[in-house]
Amino acid sequence: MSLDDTSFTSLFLTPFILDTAYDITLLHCHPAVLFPRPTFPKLLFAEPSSSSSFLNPNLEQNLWIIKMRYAQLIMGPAGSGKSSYCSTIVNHCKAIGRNVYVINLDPAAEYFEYDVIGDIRELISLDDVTEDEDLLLGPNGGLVYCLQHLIENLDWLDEKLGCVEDDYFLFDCPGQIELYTHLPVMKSLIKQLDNWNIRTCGVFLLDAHYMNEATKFFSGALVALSAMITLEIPHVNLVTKMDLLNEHDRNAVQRFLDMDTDLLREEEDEPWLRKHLKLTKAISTLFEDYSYVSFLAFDRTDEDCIGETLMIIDNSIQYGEDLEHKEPMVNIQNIHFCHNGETQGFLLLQEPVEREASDDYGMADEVS
Ligand SMILES: Nc1nc2c(ncn2[C@@H]2O[C@H](COP(=O)(O)OP(=O)(O)OP(=O)(O)O)[C@@H](O)[C@H]2O)c(=O)[nH]1
Repeated sequence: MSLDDTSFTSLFLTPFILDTAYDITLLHCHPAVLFPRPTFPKLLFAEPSSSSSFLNPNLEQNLWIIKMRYAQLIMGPAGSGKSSYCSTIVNHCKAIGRNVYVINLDPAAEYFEYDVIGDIRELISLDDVTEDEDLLLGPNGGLVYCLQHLIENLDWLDEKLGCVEDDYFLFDCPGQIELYTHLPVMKSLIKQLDNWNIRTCGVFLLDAHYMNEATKFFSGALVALSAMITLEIPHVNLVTKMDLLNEHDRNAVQRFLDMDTDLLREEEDEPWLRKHLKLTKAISTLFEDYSYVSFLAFDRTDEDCIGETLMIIDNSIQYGEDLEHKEPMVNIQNIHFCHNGETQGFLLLQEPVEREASDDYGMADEVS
């Protein structure tokens, strides 16, 4: 069935669907949000001709609603401001009457300014590992070991996430960059969050002080790109500590954020850059032409900036959209999908409703 050849086309589909027959990519208009590939929603459409066995006549009795939850995975190099970002978002949300909950996933963390609903150190801490005479691991290997231990004990995380009614989490992650760029451990975590119906946005932080030279900027952008490609989730890159920059430096950083590759020419006198100019230019052209990586400036002292950043991240995971869709729906149908007699998923459908322009949450649809 194609999307435009039956009345299904105009039906509203809830995002609470399992399995994949057709992926619909929702591309957010904001250039800072990047979707490496369609992650959600995955929609299963029943063939009308074969749907009779799927239709469940006892709609009310069997209505099985999966509650979506949302998360930000806060990543970035050591000291880039991950914990401070969590604290800023928690305080901002408190001020606007919204609940967000933090889970610390850094086994080496010593202190954070916010309350957590879960702390990986309850499960395993870096000291447990590095002091273990059988393991003989150093700090880096120990950190990876701790994260792998978490993946083997996800019941712990499930329990922590289940202890609150609200649905928005911040995962404060360790600063070891290999976890996001090539090790499989974070990917496994994301897969499990997906299985728990938690939509996750990767928030990758880079310190503004590393953005003051073209070569540093492109190096940071490549790391961010690597994390984005590895994790395959909506991804927002933030440049932190903007409040520490003076006007001149802010403008300089802004030129990088605008992907102004002419900046390279200004640094051509530098011996290293002169030697590798062709390569660096090729990389910068890749960024410029394909808009693979973009950054938002994050100033924790500016409430408007915090609010706008949060809104962009929320949109990328469609947080809030379900709330809008909770308005009374007419003639809801509930279609169960069965496999070997077991219910695999369901689809809630609503009769066609005229959508207002304001109902468009800035999403452009692309059917792949
Ligand atoms: N002024 C300013 N300071 C910041 C900001 N973000 C972080 N810092 C400071 O930078 C230092 C490191 O910040 P953290 O939040 O601990 O960084 P982190 O990425 O969690 O560090 P690790 O957990 O060690 O990887 C702290 O002294 C923070 O106060 C910011 O936006 N503005």
